[in-house]
Amino acid sequence: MSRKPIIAGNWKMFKTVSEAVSFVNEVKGSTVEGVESVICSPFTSLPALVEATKGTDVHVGAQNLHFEDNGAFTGEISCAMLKDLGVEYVIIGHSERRAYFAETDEIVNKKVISAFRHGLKPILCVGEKLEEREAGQTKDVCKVQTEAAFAGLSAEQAAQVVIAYEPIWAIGTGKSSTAADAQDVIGYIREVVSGLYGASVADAVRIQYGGSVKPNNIAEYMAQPDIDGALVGGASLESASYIQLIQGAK
Ligand SMILES: O=C(CO)COP(=O)(O)O
Repeated sequence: MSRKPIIAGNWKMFKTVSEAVSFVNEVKGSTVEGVESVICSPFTSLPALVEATKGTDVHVGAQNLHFEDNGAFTGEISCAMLKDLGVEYVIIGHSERRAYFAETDEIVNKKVISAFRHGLKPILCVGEKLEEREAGQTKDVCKVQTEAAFAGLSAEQAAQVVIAYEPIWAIGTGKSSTAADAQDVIGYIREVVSGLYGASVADAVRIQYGGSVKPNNIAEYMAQPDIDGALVGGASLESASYIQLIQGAK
């Protein structure tokens, strides 16, 4: 089975609405056929991005959601609201949300289920801390996080999840995982999915690497058999660099 490569920019808490729209206007003519391109912006820019990307090959994602459809949750945004805007993807369980906003595996699972209930496609983040890597626990951590996040999903839903393996020590540090090491862990995550749903679902699931991905190292990751793309923070913020990432993913 051939999986379509997917490059997603996670803008984190960067860019005003006008900066977001300028970015899309700069990249929209440079998408690459056969490579899916997703921009995950702050909530505030989503309506303008949905509008600005109409008729282009750029897809739009959010960076978080609340798993309830509505209710007394001050400051939160539900899947129904994102879907209503025309958003297609949503990042779930990013390590920054797990670390700074107390997201547990159980909450991540509720968010994944809620995303599917509303027809949003999850980009599920998993990955180990530096201490866990040093203690030889990388694969165990990824297994626990993956199995917890997929709990209750049908095989059809599971096949549509995009997993992003992001070792926490590699995020924003310039210390990227080697391509061989990322392949080793991502190949293992695919085995975990196979253990849950069988080989054909595992073969369909797209798995990205994330953590200090740059235009000069994207090709090494993409050359690995199990790596289907990248979730990119810093290098997704400049249009020229983002275009190089998309081109490097081919
Ligand atoms: O957290 C990340 C993407 O979600 C990775 O960020 P950097 O690409 O800046 O290391």
